[in-house]
Amino acid sequence: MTDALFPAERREVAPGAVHVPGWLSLEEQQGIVAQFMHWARGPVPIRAAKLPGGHEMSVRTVCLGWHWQPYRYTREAGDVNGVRVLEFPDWLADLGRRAVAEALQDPQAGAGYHPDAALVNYYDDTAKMGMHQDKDEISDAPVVSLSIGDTCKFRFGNTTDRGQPYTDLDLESGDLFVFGGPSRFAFHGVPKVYPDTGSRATGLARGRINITMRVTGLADE
Ligand SMILES: O=C(O)CCC(=O)C(=O)O
Ligand SMILES: [Fe+2]
Repeated sequence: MTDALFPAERREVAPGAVHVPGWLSLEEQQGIVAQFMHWARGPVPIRAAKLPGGHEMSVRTVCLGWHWQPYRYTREAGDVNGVRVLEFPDWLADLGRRAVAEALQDPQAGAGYHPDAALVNYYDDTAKMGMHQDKDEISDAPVVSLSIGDTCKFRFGNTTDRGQPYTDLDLESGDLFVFGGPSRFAFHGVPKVYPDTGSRATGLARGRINITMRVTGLADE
């Protein structure tokens, strides 16, 4: 990273919420796609989480570090096969630290960032995610979001409700989005994926991968 390239590309969408287009190199995207293929197979296979009302989400999710189901974290995937989820990889935590340091332009915040859970989401052509807050974490540390594959429309809103004011932006393959500070508990969602907009060079033939890293603040089980 050089200073000449990177600050010009940052866009603060709301206080503490920063979009950095094209942050991941193609090689990094390829590496994540290859890992995704392993993660998706298990030991806890990728699945559509069931909402309390019984509906399944259209997005499919596999977790690292802690297993998430609406609306809690456990080490074991009681709603899938009861098996413990994969460890949170060190390389992903390193990437998370770099993401926080660069997006927030705060090396100390980066160094102090220790994500212990990742939700790895896969969107097919019709998948979407309604407006929600990431609030099953006890910690208020930032969320780091990485996108690979098809472009989506991402809606980043306010901390009060699902409505206006919000900002719509496109998240493309390689984009980083970090939200922390006053925006940590802002509502956000993915109203739409644009099919066939991603480059096959990432190794992902279709669809969209999104990884959100979080600090749960939970004690070990
Ligand atoms: O797919 C995205 O860009 C957002 C995902 C998200 O908000 C979540 O997993 O909680
Ligand atoms: Fe979220």
